[in-house]
Amino acid sequence: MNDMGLVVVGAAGRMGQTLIRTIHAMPGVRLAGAVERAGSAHVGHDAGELAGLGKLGVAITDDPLPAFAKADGVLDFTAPAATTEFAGYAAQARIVHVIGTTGCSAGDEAKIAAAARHATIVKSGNMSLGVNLLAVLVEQAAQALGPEDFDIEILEMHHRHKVDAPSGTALLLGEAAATGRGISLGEHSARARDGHTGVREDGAIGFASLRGGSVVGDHSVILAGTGERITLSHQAEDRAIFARGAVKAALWARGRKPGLYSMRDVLGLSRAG
Ligand SMILES: NC(=O)C1=CN([C@@H]2O[C@H](COP(=O)(O)OP(=O)(O)OC[C@H]3O[C@@H](n4cnc5c(N)ncnc54)[C@H](OP(=O)(O)O)[C@@H]3O)[C@@H](O)[C@H]2O)C=CC1
Ligand SMILES: O=C(O)C1=N[C@H](C(=O)O)C[C@H](O)C1
Repeated sequence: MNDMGLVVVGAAGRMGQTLIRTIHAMPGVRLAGAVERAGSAHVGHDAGELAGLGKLGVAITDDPLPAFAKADGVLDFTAPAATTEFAGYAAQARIVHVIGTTGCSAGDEAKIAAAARHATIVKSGNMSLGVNLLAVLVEQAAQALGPEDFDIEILEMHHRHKVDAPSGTALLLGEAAATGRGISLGEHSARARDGHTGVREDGAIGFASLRGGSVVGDHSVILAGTGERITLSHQAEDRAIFARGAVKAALWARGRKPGLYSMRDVLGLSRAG
């Protein structure tokens, strides 16, 4: 089979540049296009030069549709408004859409699910192998250690530029804990505490977010019992772990029937029985 042609949208971003370098380094894929928003100073420049690779002969464009028409897939780590728009275009072009963007609203998720009727979409709040394995462990721990004995709190820290909270990963880990407990995260999460909060609500899954410096992404799931505490954690040291996962997801999705898939589908990580 030919190398899979991938378009990177948000090509000038932190993840966009990492994706361009990762595509260049991985077998089975090639950079087919690079997209930035209209008005970006990067439009017209070579994507390889922007990513520190030297000239690749792929100019950054602000016109996604012609780029998608010549590609097999799109890697999208941008922003919710852009991602919902790209989902429509990817469905139109019938190409794979790998979505790493976080901070999507319920309305955004509905638009993405609608696009997945025509496109093969892989979406995850975290594309790394480590975090997706951690989610399996969290699900198992939450199932084994019930709410009468253990409280679950999720702590995350990210760089000063991050715009959404809790992180997509924290929510993914919260979903895993809720699944393990057989409850709905929406009905059992404590998202912010300030002032006179009263005592902790029984069975709640709590979230706390820290922002600062250049932290790539730290996550801890704390199961706090009386007299003992278990902490399951992951530290991302390099954005390449997310980019490699995204490329792996695109290759996995190629030729697969339309639908909305997760990284756990891609990695074959089973759910707790
Ligand atoms: N799932 C995962 O594994 C991971 C997810 N992420 C998520 O990925 C997203 C991006 O993160 P990061 O790279 O750090 O952010 P950046 O802000 O560095 O990059 C986002 C890029 O997308 C561009 N962009 C925004 N809107 C459009 C548009 N309409 N058309 C084209 N380009 C657009 C931005 O341009 P401009 O600057 O002009 O707005 C920017 O270049 C976040 O939601 C983050 O949480 C990050 C890492 C891993
Ligand atoms: O914005 C980031 O940087 C990251 N975002 C993702 C998230 O919201 O969890 C994944 C990773 O932690 C980095």
